[in-house]
Amino acid sequence: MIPFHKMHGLGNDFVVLDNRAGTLAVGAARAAALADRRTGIGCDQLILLERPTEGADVVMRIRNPDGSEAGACGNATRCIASLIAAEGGRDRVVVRTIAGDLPAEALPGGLWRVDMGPARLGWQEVPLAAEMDTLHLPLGRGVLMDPAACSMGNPHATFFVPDLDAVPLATLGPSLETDPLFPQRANIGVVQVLTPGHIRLAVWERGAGLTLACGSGACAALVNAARRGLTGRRATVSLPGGDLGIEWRETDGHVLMTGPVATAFTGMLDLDAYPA
Ligand SMILES: N[C@H](CCC[C@H](N)C(=O)O)C(=O)O
Repeated sequence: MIPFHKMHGLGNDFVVLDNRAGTLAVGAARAAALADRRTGIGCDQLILLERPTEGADVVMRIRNPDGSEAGACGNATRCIASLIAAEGGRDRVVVRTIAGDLPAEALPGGLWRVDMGPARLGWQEVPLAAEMDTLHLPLGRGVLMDPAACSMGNPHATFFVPDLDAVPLATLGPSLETDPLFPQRANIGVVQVLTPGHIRLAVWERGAGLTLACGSGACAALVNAARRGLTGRRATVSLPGGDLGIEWRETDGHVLMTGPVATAFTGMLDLDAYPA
């Protein structure tokens, strides 16, 4: 039996396993089995902690419920930073992902701020299947058209609509996620701009579907909205699960994300009960 943490950021939820001893085998199939909400523990992402080399406090590997690995998970980064900080009584932690090192710091009121790194704006960085302007993609489904795209270490397309509640994202999401324009698929965000400092966002996540919140998606949405001149470089992003504060820093193009963390419960599980 091994311990696990069940955590979430605004309802985007995670099962966290500690593999810093390097003894656990958790690949795509086992991650998918653990993430299953009926036959497993259930989560939006399975998070595996690994021992870092120098320069970071922990390595965070991210698997979606379909087993695919992701390069970024903003909500999980806050949760893991808070977990590691609590182990050592610290308030600053560097979380290493396959897309880069993410410094995180504790703020008053239980909030955490993560430097999610630079927004990647080039077509090959998203990535897209061909050279094109990432500010206006030739893509549309129903009421959704003309998105912008960028990467936060994972691919995001952002659509802009006058009324978010009129968008059937559960219907349109799957075919947009897997459009040939996205060789690594994409997270699909839909934004309704309320004011230049406040947007609503819903996300169909790559490999996960609709979630209550998407941290990297909120970063991508703010960056794409600012690029379009629809917001400033700092805004409140209201997701179904709650609000994140996002800033696209002028000095270095890094995106800062501020939000809450929560542990729902901890438990023990028999990893051998899940297919390797
Ligand atoms: N589904 C995403 C990973 C999780 C991102 C999200 N949960 C976040 O908080 O950023 C992807 O495949 O890129």
